[in-house]
Amino acid sequence: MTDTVDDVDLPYDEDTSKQEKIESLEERVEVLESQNEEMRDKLLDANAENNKYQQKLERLTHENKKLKQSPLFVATVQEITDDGVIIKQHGNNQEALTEVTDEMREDLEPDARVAVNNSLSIVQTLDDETDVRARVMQVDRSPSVTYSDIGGITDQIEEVRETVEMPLKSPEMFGDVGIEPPAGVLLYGPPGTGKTMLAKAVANQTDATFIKMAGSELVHKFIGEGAKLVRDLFELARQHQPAVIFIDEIDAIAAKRTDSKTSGDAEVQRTMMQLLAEMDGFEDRGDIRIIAATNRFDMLDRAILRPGRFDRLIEVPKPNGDGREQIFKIHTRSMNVTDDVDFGALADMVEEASGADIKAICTEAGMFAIRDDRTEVKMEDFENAHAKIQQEETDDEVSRTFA
Ligand SMILES: Nc1ncnc2c1ncn2[C@@H]1O[C@H](COP(=O)(O)OP(=O)(O)OP(=O)(O)O)[C@@H](O)[C@H]1O
Repeated sequence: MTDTVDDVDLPYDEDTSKQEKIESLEERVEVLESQNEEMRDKLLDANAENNKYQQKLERLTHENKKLKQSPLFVATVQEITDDGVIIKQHGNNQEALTEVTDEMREDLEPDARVAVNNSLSIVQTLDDETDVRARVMQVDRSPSVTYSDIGGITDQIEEVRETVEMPLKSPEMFGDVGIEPPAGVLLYGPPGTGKTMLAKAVANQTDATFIKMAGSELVHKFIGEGAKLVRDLFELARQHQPAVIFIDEIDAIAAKRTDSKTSGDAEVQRTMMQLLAEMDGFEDRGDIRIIAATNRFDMLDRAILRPGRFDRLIEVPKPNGDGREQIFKIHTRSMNVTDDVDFGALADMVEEASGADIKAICTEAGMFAIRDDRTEVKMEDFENAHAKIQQEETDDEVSRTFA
């Protein structure tokens, strides 16, 4: 393209005669005029098109606003047919056939929840209820933890096997003897001692689905939904039986009643009552066992410990020396450790450590080796890892004190 008149590429040579110059310039002007005409037509067409879209946009914006203003009703998609979508309204259970746009049709599937307006047109699709569930409930169809991965709590493993695994594997034995297996087992003890692992190992051993619910998430994140989520939890377990329900931090739902009458307390109470109701009606619940865990046994409302509820209490303490040694061996199984690593000495070195602390030390020791460009992990790496973790804990405490 040329920027100024002086840059124009002329359609003749300098030595052409005047007459020829005029003729070729006239020719050029003609071509340019016709091109200009063509461009003007295209511009007019584009403007007309633009106007059409503007009008359409205004109409849709207006329609959209109108749809959003009137209250919407909730319905469930029953079927997607060539003639439209069949929906069933919640509340009156009336079915209706409604038309949808092609884009909306792509988003829909049977059982989807949708919002419909007065004329039963689908205005939007709603989040699936199970999305909310998925955030508080973790479902693991086949957990990989086995009893041999858990160190230092042999008696507790034995007790859990008797009370949870046996009723799932051989329920007839309890019937023959004429006793009821415990409905729920409560594991209590400090954090990181293997309570979750125990529940997962039972599920693994019995080919049961492991369903975990965190008590604190339930009451803090889903205010007003606690009782319903507990109902959903048991429903989910029924759908996936055999199942092991693991309720972590049960103290968040089942804390002793306080005198304060805040709405938060009432909500927690409702959640706990629902849990008790589910457990009390447990005989017909099929192949479902419940394990709960807490670090705050002292906080628990005694109502949950009554017979037929969490009537088996199993303390899961921090490991002793032998236990710590065993846990070091478990967590170094797949590590390449040198011969100088003395697990007994390591167990003595970390006197107050929980299983989770030992796991952290092993991982950190591996990191020391990697930083040093080695694949073998030495005794010194474990010592350094322990010192580092201890230092981090001290720093943490200091920063908490001065926070
Ligand atoms: N007894 C143990 N043997 C082997 N590893 C353990 C043991 N206890 C804890 N661990 C390690 O620590 C991690 C955390 O343990 P787990 O979640 O079972 O603890 P928890 O008792 O449920 O803790 P919390 O009360 O904090 O939920 C495990 O994944 C495992 O790596």
